[in-house]
Amino acid sequence: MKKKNIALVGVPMDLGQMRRGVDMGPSAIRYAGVIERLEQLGHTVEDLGDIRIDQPEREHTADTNLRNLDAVVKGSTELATTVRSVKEKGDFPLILGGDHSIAIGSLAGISKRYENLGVIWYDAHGDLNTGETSPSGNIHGMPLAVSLGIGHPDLVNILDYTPKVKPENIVIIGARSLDEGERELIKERGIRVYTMHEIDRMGMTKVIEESIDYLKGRTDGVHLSLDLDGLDPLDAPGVGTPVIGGISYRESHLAMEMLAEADLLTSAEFVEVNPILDEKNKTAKVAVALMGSLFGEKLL
Ligand SMILES: NC(=[NH2+])NCCC[C@H](N)C(=O)O
Ligand SMILES: [Mn+2]
Ligand SMILES: [Mn+2]
Repeated sequence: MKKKNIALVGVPMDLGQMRRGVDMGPSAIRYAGVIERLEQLGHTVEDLGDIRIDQPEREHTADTNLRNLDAVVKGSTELATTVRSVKEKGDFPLILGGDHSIAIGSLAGISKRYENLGVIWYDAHGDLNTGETSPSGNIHGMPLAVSLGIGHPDLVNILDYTPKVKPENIVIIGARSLDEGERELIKERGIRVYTMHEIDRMGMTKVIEESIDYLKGRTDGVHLSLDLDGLDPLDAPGVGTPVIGGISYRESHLAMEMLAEADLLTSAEFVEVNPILDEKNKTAKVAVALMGSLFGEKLL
């Protein structure tokens, strides 16, 4: 794989959901050795530090059931601005969460430069809720919908353009928990989804081959948004919304290795690592190991 200039951006965001601790994800991932791991592969890594996340003044503003909306908008805007300047330099943004609401800012910062940004959403969930369909009011269940231009205007219009991605440029991998409104949106917009059923049936090899072929033909850049809860909770216990029956550690490495071989990613983020819920930093270590594979690590 081509050597990259990787810009590391931490986002200590925990306002998109209700489990405290996920704001410590970036430190846990750094502690698990991400920088050394990527430098060993011959890449240069510049750590830009953490985005500042405010403590919200109040959880709810008058017109919405979305929790912590204002603080999430503010943090997302700052992240988007930082990521945009990384892209302007031609570097590879590697964003560390934080809960999955940070994808709103990541995609806002990245997508402006692309006509057709592809997105691989590796996740147990669809994260396609809106204020109307959300069972929880938690913004980490909404970022993919927001990026499609569907949702609260303050979120949808970050950096003053919308949509950030087109439905036909998205591939969801690992889904096993979808709310009713999310199912409808997937059907209505024709979003490609490989649920656990397809992964079991076709095998991860075929799933990734098809995903790469599909995105290669239609996109001019691809962002990987990897929610650690896409993996089985046995392999990645340190997440706030675990769902049993997930993608294995091995399948995930295979997926990362195949993406590295194809060398088509232009940015990536790893989210939802919650050290408080973790077992001896296991989930952060898994995240770093997967990043190793994603950036070209091989045994021989
Ligand atoms: N990024 C995540 N872990 N999202 C979980 C979302 C769970 C649920 N669908 C909700 O909207 O509340
Ligand atoms: Mn998830
Ligand atoms: Mn998610």
